[in-house]
Amino acid sequence: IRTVSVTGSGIGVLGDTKTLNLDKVTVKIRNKTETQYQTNDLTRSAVITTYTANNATRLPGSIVYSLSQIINDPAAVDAHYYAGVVYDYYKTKFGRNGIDNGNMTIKSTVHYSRNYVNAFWNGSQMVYGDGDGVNSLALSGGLDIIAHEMTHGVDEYEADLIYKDQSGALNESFSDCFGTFIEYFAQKNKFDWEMGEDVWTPKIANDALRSLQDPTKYGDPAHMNDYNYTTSDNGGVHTNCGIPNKACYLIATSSGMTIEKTEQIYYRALVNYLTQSSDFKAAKEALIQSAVDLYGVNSVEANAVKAAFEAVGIY
Ligand SMILES: Cc1cc(C(=O)NCC(F)(F)F)no1
Ligand SMILES: [Ca+2]
Ligand SMILES: [Ca+2]
Ligand SMILES: [Zn+2]
Repeated sequence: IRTVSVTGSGIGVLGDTKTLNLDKVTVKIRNKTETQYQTNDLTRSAVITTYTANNATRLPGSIVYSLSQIINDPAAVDAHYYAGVVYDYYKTKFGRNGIDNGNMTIKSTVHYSRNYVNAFWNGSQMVYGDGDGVNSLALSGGLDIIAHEMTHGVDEYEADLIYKDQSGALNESFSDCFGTFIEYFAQKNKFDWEMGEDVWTPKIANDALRSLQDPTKYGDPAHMNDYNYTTSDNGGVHTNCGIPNKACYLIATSSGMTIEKTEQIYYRALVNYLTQSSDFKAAKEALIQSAVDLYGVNSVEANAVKAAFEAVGIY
């Protein structure tokens, strides 16, 4: 078997053409050879490999390949391309070597199950459903969603926030915040403070799965007074994230603040201060301390963090 890195391309979920890093592999099948162009990106310090579950649920499934340099699988095209974008973001902004900071292989599986309107990090890899064509398109078509899932991986090697109640809502919020920061980094013209908008309800315009700017737009709380005490969804982690999400939006849009300063504060808190059991108040303190470390005591940045969390009812 001989492998060499080559450039290919494919059409993504939204019909756009993307250039892809592929691995040209000559395989022997009985007494004949076949050249496969596999979705295996060897151009970065971390290998990025994209698989298909072929609408079953066994993971990771099989590596997506083509007999030409054209990958004819939109969900795989976007999963493969956007994983590289997220790797580049963490490397460029923070010098981080991928998910574990040790350049572990970045694995994504597309076509998970049938009519599956969701995506998840399973503790080892990213997994994407195809959607059902009504509630969503294939979920890997959203850069903010891929960034959300890969950030779950980063969290696992850093704070490793317990996926329940307030620490779980923080886990979700950090994934939504970095999903938004990465969208700004890579697609400034398509930047917004919503999650999943590119693939959400293809028949309905201007909607999304969640909003950081106004969580109540989709029924999520934006203040502690409206915290949702529930046992479902691990204590409402996908709804109560609205409260820290709103704080993130307020920080980034405060006078004297930028997204670039906000993402540095968030990354430092995730790596240096947050722990498994951190709750919303601990996150406020971790983010204030990170802002103090980076910009000084009583700085505009540290005060913006303090004011934002108080505005959502966290004192
Ligand atoms: C309710 C609920 C929301 C989510 C969610 O956020 N999934 C990740 C995403 F990337 F698909 F958005 N899961 O259950
Ligand atoms: Ca978005
Ligand atoms: Ca829509
Ligand atoms: Zn999540």
